[in-house]
Amino acid sequence: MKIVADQNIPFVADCFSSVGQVTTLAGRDIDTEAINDADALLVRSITNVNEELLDGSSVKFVGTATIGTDHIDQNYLKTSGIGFASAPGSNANSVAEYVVAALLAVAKKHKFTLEGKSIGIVGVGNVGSRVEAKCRALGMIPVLNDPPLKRKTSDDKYRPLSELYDCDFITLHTPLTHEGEDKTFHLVDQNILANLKQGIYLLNTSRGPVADNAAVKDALNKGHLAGAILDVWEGEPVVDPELLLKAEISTPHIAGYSYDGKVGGMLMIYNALCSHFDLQPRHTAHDFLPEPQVPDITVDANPDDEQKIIHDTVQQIYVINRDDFNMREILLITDSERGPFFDKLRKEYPIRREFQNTVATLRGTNDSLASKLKGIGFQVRKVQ
Ligand SMILES: NC(=O)C1=CN([C@@H]2O[C@H](COP(=O)(O)OP(=O)(O)OC[C@H]3O[C@@H](n4cnc5c(N)ncnc54)[C@H](O)[C@@H]3O)[C@@H](O)[C@H]2O)C=CC1
Ligand SMILES: O=C(O)C(=O)[C@H](O)COP(=O)(O)O
Repeated sequence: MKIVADQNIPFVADCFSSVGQVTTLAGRDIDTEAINDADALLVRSITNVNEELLDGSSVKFVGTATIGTDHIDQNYLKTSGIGFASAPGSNANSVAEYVVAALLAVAKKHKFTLEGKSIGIVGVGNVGSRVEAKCRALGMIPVLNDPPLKRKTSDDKYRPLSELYDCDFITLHTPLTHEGEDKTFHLVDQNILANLKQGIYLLNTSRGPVADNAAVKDALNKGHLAGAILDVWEGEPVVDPELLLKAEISTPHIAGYSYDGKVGGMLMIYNALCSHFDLQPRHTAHDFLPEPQVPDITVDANPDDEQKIIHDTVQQIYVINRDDFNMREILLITDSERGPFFDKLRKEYPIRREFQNTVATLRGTNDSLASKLKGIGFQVRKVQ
């Protein structure tokens, strides 16, 4: 079997060579010629998979090692009898940890406490529900919006979007869709931004166009938004430098880039491909995930400033400000260098493990701290 794969899918050659002959390419170089005689195509979010790419090829299976599927024409695949798999949930925890790291960093910089602050969560699926749980663990008050889930469950916990306007934070976790009653393209537009409480923070880790970037920039310029934490951008890999300059935290679409999440996504499409071609899978995560770089952290549980301890503990695993710092180099380079630089930051992203791989050993009794650290994902051990 011939397999063409995006070279940024970790271990793709190691894993898939057990079932076929693997050719890896940069996602932006995957074209009709490259896949012409392939049996399977494995992509990430930057390769548009549609009739234009696949017409006339021998591809029988497409896998995307991502949660989002807005780059895939699933109708075309279905009508053409081409098998398809994505990686739902694979890096959802990574995105939720990114949100936690961002909230802690912003709260530290602006010297406020997260406990008691409200956070509107738009889209409460795999990512949003994890964000909800972690924010609740930090003592925040989540307000949930998810019209499709509201219709499906009739659960009153899902509130109209307008009820989120008074929250202290709003965080976006919907897919990017362009049609239907729940379409999310420019869901956060000039109109909604004008109705938000003055001084809130907006987080977007979904897809760039879910928020109208020009309107967000305008709201930041007017001071109506206190800040924007942006991982995704309209027009990626090219980013509006003025918006980048104004953003509180800006990162190059890496919220979901925990190593655990990336390897998990790769394995999900590996298992799906094996199932599609009736092959026996031979690999599991154990074959690829290294030992965590920070298996243990000792935390002095006694001091009063719980939020500082949680911030500092998270920083030992993930320093979001480092990603923000690296991204800002875009402001120092020429227009034509910006897109390739954004791609480079993503291609060379360092190994980042999830909190679940680290045991936080708490010295002293502090049940509240223990429950918060556990709630955001750490393993917690208490010693006197
Ligand atoms: N920045 C990054 O690195 C990453 C970004 N993502 C993005 O996050 C998105 C969400 O991921 P998951 O939570 O795993 O997807 P999911 O499919 O589990 O959940 C999405 C939720 O959004 C809801 N929804 C749809 N339209 C809505 C609307 N108009 N208003 C409010 N809610 C709406 C759905 O009902 C669903 O519950 C992905 O589609 C992807 O685009 C995902 C992973 C990494
Ligand atoms: O899973 C998703 O959806 C994402 O947004 C990915 O984390 C993005 O990664 P790439 O596929 O763009 O490398």
